Amino acid sequence: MPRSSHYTGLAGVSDDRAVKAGVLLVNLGTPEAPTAKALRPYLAEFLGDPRVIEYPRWLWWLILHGVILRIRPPRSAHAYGRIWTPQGSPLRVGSEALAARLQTELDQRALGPIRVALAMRYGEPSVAHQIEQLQRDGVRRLLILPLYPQYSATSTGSVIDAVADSFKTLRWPPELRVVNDYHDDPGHIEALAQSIERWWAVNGRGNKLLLSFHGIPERYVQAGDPYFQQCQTTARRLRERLELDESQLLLSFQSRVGRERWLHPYTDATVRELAAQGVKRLDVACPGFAVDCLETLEEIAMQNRDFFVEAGGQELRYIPALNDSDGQVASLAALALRHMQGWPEAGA
Ligand SMILES: C=CC1=C(C)c2cc3[nH]c(cc4nc(cc5[nH]c(cc1n2)c(C)c5CCC(=O)O)C(CCC(=O)O)=C4C)c(C)c3C=C
Ligand SMILES: [Fe+2]
Ligand SMILES: [Fe+2]
Repeated sequence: MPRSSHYTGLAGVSDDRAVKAGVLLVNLGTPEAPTAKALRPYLAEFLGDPRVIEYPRWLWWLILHGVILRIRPPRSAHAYGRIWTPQGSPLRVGSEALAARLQTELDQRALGPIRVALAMRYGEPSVAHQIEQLQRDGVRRLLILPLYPQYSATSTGSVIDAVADSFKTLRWPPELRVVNDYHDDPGHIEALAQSIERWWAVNGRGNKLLLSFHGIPERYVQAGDPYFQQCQTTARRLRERLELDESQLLLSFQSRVGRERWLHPYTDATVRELAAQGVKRLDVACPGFAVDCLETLEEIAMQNRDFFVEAGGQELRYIPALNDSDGQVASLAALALRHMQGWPEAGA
């Protein structure tokens, strides 16, 4: 009989004192560089995900590889080039900063060791790689926290797929919990409201506040995706908290791709209409994005600003995402600890 000390297990965890909880933040992912060459594999993985594009597989494969991956990479690369920083893609830089600050916050607030890591759904570091790494570090209880406040099958659902796939490869997967969404979490709504109020205290108020969420095809919502309803609830809660009415706080959907009908009203049409109605200063916030990225910094703060001004508006002012602000760090730490309740690291 071999001695029990020979059995250290695949995860390398030989001893209960090493057991830890882990929080895996997951964001969408971003290309490695603002170039067509780097965009191609990123878009191939993203747009090849059946959660994102619900078309017959073979037909979509032909369209994706025959048309889209020839046309889109240079266009997207140009857009990324407008927002790229010396440190890299804003989505990566912002997500890493948030993960680092969340680690510090949980070190202070938790009862036991909690390891925070960041994965990207598309590109690196992958969900599977980070889960393996956390296991090697002794994590036996794992909370997945997708950085999407509203659930959609195309975003959160796809993260859950990646976690499930990675678990299939593990002999002894950790205990698992998943945050499905936090669209109406009071701490999150308060963090959003305070960040908007602080921004107004410095810059003054515009004539209206537009909340622009990433769109998805309408067909997905008709098939049962709760995303539209959750965006509406986030907007309603913010409207109540900021004491605005429906003419002062509006909701729209951005980032449409392809020809099919996506969620309405569209952001680009909305900013043009508002300008045509005589709105001069329009404030736009994007509460569906935890961290600033291409869709906020380029599509809203540049493209839609130009649409608004071309249609007769004076100023479109983008209010930044929560990023690694104190409000976001505190609300996500509280959310994580609540979801880990009953685990020794988090407390009762
Ligand atoms: C074509 C289908 C797409 C669906 C459905 C979709 C849903 C969706 N996306 C996000 C968050 C982000 N999307 C981002 C970029 C982006 N999105 C799509 C397409 C769909 N998204 C594409 C092709 C791209 C890449 C850029 C481009 O070529 O236009 C980003 C930013 C990434 C970055 O690097 O900065 C985010 C974040 C959500 C939350 C969502 C469903 C609710
Ligand atoms: Fe997207
Ligand atoms: Fe976009």
